[in-house]
Amino acid sequence: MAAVELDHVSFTYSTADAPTIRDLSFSVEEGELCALVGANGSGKTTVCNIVRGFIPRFHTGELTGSVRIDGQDIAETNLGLLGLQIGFVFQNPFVQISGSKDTVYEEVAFGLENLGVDVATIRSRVEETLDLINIQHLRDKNPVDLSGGQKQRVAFASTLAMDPPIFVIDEPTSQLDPQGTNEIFEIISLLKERRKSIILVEHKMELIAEYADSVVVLHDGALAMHGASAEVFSSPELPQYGVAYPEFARAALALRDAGVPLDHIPVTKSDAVRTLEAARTLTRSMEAGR
Ligand SMILES: Nc1ncnc2c1ncn2[C@@H]1O[C@H](COP(=O)(O)OP(=O)(O)OP(=O)(O)O)[C@@H](O)[C@H]1O
Repeated sequence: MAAVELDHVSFTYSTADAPTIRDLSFSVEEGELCALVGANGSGKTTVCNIVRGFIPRFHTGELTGSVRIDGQDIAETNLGLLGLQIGFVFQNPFVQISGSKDTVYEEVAFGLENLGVDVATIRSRVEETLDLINIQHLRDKNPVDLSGGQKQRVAFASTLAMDPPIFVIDEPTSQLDPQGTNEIFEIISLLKERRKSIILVEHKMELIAEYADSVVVLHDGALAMHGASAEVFSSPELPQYGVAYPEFARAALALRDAGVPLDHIPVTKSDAVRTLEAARTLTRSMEAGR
């Protein structure tokens, strides 16, 4: 059974006259990292909000089709319960930080306290999470005094402490520098190791190529492409949906156009190195055979 399954989902915001999401179907298996990509305004954040149940509860409009989490239709699940199944990490960590807690430790404990979990369990869960996310040194700091990157790690920690099986992560690195971005992707690797099912919106295609198992390309709210990241990111169709190639794919396409005999278009650094070495060996043996 899929962890998340969208079945013919369409959605029109109550203030809009045309649908933002159009007949969208795809599923995410347990342990799969599925990246949502598409041009600005193609509907990625709207899909995140539908899966998390914020649409149509907070952002109203007409929603048709169904979303199932572990086989259960979310229209029949209350928002609190859904919050235990799905950890949501927002683009802007300032929105996520509660603002009511004086220390990072309390902030990470907050969700568990709300559930009425006993103090000893909270303590061990928070300690484990602070270790895992590598933020023990921030434990006594006030969350409002942290940098953007530190706040985003605290936001991940608060979500991870609840240990949901599914994560919906909407542009977690858009406000971070390269180091902050790397730290967030270390956390995302950790989630993958723990077999979490993940829907990720991210604009840096190189990172998606490296980490995602599958890619969904949205175009005007409809499914344009869906497949393994190596397949989607090497497709000639990609640019027509306003999605850039990862840099290694872009370089490889240019080399192939220039006559370098590549047997496929690599999308990650390690694959690019292998593919170029194979092309070099092939070129040398062709030259030796002349
Ligand atoms: N609350 C809302 N009410 C009405 N329309 C909205 C609302 N939120 C988003 N939209 C519209 O829905 C469309 C899709 O927006 P959405 O934010 O889901 O796209 P996106 O792919 O995440 O874009 P970006 O890459 O710019 O973040 C846009 O045309 C947007 O203006």
